Amino acid sequence: MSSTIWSVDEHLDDILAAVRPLEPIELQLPEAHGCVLVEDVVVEVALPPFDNSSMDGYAVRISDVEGASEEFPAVLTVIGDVAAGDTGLADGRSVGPGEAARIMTGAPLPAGAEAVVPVEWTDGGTGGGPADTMRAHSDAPEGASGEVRVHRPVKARAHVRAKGSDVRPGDVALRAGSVVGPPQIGLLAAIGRSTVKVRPRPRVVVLSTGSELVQPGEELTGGRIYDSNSFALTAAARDAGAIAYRVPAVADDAETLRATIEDQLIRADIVVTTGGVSVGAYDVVKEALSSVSSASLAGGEDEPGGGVDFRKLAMQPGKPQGFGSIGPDHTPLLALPGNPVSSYVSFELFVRPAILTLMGIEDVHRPKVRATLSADGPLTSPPGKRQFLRGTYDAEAGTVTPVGGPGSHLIAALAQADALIVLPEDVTSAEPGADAEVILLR
Ligand SMILES: Nc1nc2c(c(=O)[nH]1)N[C@H]1C(S)=C(S)[C@@H](COP(=O)(O)OP(=O)(O)OC[C@H]3O[C@@H](n4cnc5c(N)ncnc54)[C@H](O)[C@@H]3O)O[C@H]1N2
Ligand code: MOO
Repeated sequence: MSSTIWSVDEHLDDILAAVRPLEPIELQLPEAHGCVLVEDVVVEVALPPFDNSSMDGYAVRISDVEGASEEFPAVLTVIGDVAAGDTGLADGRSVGPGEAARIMTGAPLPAGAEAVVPVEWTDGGTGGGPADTMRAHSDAPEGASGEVRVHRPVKARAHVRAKGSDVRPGDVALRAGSVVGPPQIGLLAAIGRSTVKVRPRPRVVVLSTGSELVQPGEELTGGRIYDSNSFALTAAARDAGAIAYRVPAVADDAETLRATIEDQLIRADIVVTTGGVSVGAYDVVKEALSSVSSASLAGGEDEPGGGVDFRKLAMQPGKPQGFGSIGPDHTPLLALPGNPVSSYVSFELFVRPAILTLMGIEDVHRPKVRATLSADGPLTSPPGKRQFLRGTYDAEAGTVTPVGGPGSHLIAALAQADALIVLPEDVTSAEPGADAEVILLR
């Protein structure tokens, strides 16, 4: 680790400069969920593909129902049914003068008809008062014939959804760069696309290190703690849109760690480790991955970019960090500090933007807002460091309140927080009522 102190922005810039969006692939719609499109999707079929009814009712000619009222209904002869999925009336019949066809929502407007009268504006073919429903065809097939009394006039095209009123052939349904969310998947399916070209979700391998770590659910013996980082960061990677793999904690042994990482490279677009990056005698990640000691993982001597650089950043928490690339494909690796809050804050600041960059997402940053500090007393921050305190943000009041102290072991306070309060490098104290920058975590 060099003696240079790097700023948060320098470290992030270095990471983002080294991470490239993944190569696009053609994916089935369900798999494309959450991914970024790399093609303009052009519509081939009109939506709707044909004029169709927006109501259950009767397809009529407008001159036949002109001036109709409940007192003086227009009496029309019902000549058949048009259901969704039909191409029109049976035998290609048209609706002629004095005639009507029962029509269901989504069914094509039959030839001859100009508008749809909802069933509620008729007697529903019962000869009684206004209907509130149609008789089911299976119960009363005779409803498709006989007479209907129409109680209200309609304008031309009333309750008709025009062919192409949503999109037309040649329209761009979705632009390259759009994120494929649920409504976009719906649109793609509606226009008949079964696959789209997108950047895939990155595969993130999360691996924690430390001989003290015990898997939750197992017995905790003296001096040991449960591994929480690998669970939190795997969840955070998924939350960011990645396919995340959690590797059970690796003991503090450089050879084992190197071998484990080597095994994982096959399924990794990015590797994230926690712990072992500080200055202790058992700081195994640094030992295993520092450029000088990791020839086997460095990706070949002639190729640039191999090896992991360990740095001190001017931030709290999250001072010790490692970043570089490993293996034959120069897979990016971020080595985060082991303290639980440090690893989570580091993930938010560095890994999440890297994942979003791999996905091809333009804006890789969490939203930032300004808020008024609400606290019992002044907050302090070490000089020359950017401090990230955990807080709860109240959008209505425009305030942010710290939870827990600055200690990077305070997991319970982190679990209550929904924001990070940023105290810049030149701030050593912030009074209640002061204006502060806040990073929103949700
Ligand atoms: N003499 C110095 N000591 C330390 C310095 C320093 O500059 N000089 N920096 C401190 C800071 S700041 C941090 S952050 C930590 C970073 O240490 P490591 O990344 O080497 O992490 P470890 O030593 O492995 O663990 C630190 C702490 O976190 C606990 N831990 C680790 N992994 C997990 C996990 N997966 N789940 C839950 N908790 C975990 C671990 O037990 C330790 O308590 O170094 C400081 N020391
Ligand atoms: O900088 Mo360390 O990450 O506080 O605990």
